[in-house]
Amino acid sequence: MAEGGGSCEICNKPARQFCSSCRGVFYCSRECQKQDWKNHKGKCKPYVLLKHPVYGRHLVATRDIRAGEVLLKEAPLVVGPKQKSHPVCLGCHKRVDGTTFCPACHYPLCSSACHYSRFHKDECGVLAKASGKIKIDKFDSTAHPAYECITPLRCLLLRHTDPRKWQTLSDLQDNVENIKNNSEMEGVIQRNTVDFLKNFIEYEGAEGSEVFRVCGILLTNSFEVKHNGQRIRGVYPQAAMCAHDCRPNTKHHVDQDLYLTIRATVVIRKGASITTTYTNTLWNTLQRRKQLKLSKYFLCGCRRCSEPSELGTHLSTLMCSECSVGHVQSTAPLDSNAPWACLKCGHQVQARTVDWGDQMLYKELRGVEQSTVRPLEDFLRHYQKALHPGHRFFVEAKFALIKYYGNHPNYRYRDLSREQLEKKVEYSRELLGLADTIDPGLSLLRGTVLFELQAALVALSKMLLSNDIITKDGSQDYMTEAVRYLKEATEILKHEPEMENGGLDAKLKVLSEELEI
Ligand SMILES: C[S@@+](CC[C@H](N)C(=O)[O-])C[C@H]1O[C@@H](n2cnc3c(N)ncnc32)[C@H](O)[C@@H]1O
Repeated sequence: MAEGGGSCEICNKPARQFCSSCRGVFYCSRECQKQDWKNHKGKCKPYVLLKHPVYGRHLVATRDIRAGEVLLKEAPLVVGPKQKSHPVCLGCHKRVDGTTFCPACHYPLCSSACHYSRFHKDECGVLAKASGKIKIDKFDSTAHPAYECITPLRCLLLRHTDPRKWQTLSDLQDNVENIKNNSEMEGVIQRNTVDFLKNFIEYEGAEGSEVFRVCGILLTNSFEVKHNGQRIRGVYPQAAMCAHDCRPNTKHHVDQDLYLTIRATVVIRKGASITTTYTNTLWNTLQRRKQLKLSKYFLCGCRRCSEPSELGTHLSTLMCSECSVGHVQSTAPLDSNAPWACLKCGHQVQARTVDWGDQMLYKELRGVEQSTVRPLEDFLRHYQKALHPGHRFFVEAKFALIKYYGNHPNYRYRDLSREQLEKKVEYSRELLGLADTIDPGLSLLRGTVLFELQAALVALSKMLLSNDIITKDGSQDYMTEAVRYLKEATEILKHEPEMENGGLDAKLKVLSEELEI
């Protein structure tokens, strides 16, 4: 990022004018700038890659970036099944049912045409040389170990099929040292990828250490990608340079052609790091930090992780079992062993007890979420003395509820009671406040909550008006607020892959039919 002046890109003369978009190059005149545009266009980005003492390489804004601005769009270097994957078609990553198998390598396919797919063709020759026949005969959601080697193999094959891509991939961080210190992950990679490729597939194309490095690169840098309805992983080398923050300033989406787009969700000031989240913004500090340590091998020390109240959201806060009214928070959130204490009566709880409780509630909520409204409401009631109303598990339950109310076939808007509609409005408002703090601006979380909130306001206002509980003027107030939220929600959601190509219009049509407006 040059400042103050430099030399002209075209004629090398001293120059003070600069490209207003990236501010990274100088010109002595407009003519020279015009002349250089063809060359500069592809390189003109509003960020540079810099080295940070904690994050390593990361992207830094070279100018103020507008909310909504596209920062980058890139094709993957490689895509393929996740480390733990149930059987998917190696040609297109769709679910498979065991009716079709590749005639050469015997991995299941969704149809015989996928034998020739660009994703499968190079690996098929290698897999077909396996000493024994690959036997995959269970097609439920259980992960099958025979898929663990696929994406690493796709990477290793790039060495010969596309050396430029291979070089780019090799330049990514691998965290191998950290993986080797985590004996469980080391063992899994050794058994299911290194040994499987060497002993079963009899693949001679790579040393064990190289296979390990590729697995480390995949673990450290992959994005989860949805392709043909399945969650797979993809490596996007530029996007991988975004540092993690638990309150990110960008969002990303992947289209059906597997291009990944990163867009700013808020204004990013010149000099700020361009960040994404490697975890789930709705999780609490305990869980986010645990997952980041396990999957990306670092302990996040961002502002949100450092504050016991998580920026006032209380996603981690418990209610005191001693005095019943005090808030219990970690005494040092960046130290996972630090005790938790009540801010009112000082009662202490050991970190491992909090961790255990977190895991129990996580399991319980996973079970409850599968069912519908009643068990979720019971969950909220049952734990109101133990968890702060803003606690992560309550947030998750409320988020599930606002999606059920009005959208589930058994809870259509016309079937909802006044109490349920008011609840949907109340929870949506709470979640909007939360989103404003932890994932602000044009985030998917805000867009989704705004959409549900406006629909609930319209439905509630119609019900209250038809029962003479409010006047026409009163109803107008609800509608004005709803229209404001709808405008904002559509502005945010229009870029989501499932909302493009008429998806958003269809969603709005369903909603207007539901609400009879
Ligand atoms: C996808 S890579 C990001 C690019 C990487 N910094 C590099 O130099 O290649 C993920 C790795 O970056 C580092 N990293 C990213 N965000 C971080 C953060 N907020 N705090 C500490 N380390 C971070 C961690 O080492 C992590 O494993």
